[in-house]
Amino acid sequence: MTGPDEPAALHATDLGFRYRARGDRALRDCGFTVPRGRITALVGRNGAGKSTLLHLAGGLLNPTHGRIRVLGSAPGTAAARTRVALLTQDRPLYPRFTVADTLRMGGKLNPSWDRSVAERVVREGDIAPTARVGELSPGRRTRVALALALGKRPDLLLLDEPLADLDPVVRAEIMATLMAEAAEREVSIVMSSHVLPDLEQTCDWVLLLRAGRVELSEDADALREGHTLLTGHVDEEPALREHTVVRRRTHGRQLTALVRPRGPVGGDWHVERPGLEEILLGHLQEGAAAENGEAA
Ligand SMILES: Nc1ncnc2c1ncn2[C@@H]1O[C@H](COP(=O)(O)OP(=O)(O)OP(=O)(O)O)[C@@H](O)[C@H]1O
Repeated sequence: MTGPDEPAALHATDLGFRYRARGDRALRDCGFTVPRGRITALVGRNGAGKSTLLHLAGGLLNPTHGRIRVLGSAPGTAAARTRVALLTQDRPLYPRFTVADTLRMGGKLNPSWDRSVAERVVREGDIAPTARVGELSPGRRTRVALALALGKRPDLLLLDEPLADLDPVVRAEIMATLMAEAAEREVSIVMSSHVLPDLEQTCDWVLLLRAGRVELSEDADALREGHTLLTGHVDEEPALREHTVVRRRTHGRQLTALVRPRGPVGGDWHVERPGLEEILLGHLQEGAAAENGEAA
């Protein structure tokens, strides 16, 4: 069970990273805490810094500023390496190995290896153990990489776009595998993805990056409860001044606004509770507008 005294899955203070000494900062001023036992959606537009953050958490990169901790340990240390698994976007596997060879290698490299878990993940994807990894479809390669990561029995699983390039059926299967694992062992999962509808169903924490900074690190239900979608006549807009308008759109004289109210909202509005997908999209689009110098 997770308790209040247990270290967070991820904890960052003043975290920053530059790929080159004089280059732009891929991450800056990042301070956030992701509690343990959560399934976290790591979202942000292309280039927002998601992969960089996961590489820092996985110990593949070192911060140029500040610090990050995974389950209370510095990434890359022996304590972190045994408890954290990272699935990078390039799914590093040996193409000449068969699936069975790959899992055997996983067993040799990981002291906590659980062969039955790894084999089950492969079997659920109907993948023959004799198949060569280099000849598998991208979806099946992802599944083998996931089998390696889950076979390690991690307490924290970091996944960089595990759903990219997968058809909807395989996406659903892989999500189901992840959810089953999370439920069975209370694994903390941090998963970057652009597939917002899949995140809506599964994630209970949101970490949203915009241009290298953390814009949201919040409980998903709190986000749902904290936002409201208002539709009304544009003349009602002054009533929104004292609230945070995440995104606004007009169609003729009709205004639709995604709002984080700071109290009761005056005016004559049709009020809806937005879904997580709509909230994330609103924040991502608002970011785009702000970066382009437009009014949000
Ligand atoms: N190896 C690298 N060398 C130099 N700059 C890099 C490198 N990798 C990423 N960057 C830059 O760092 C910033 C953050 O990139 P990152 O890949 O972390 O973003 P991302 O949110 O994962 O993007 P995407 O959704 O496109 O995968 C971008 O400006 C990117 O151009």
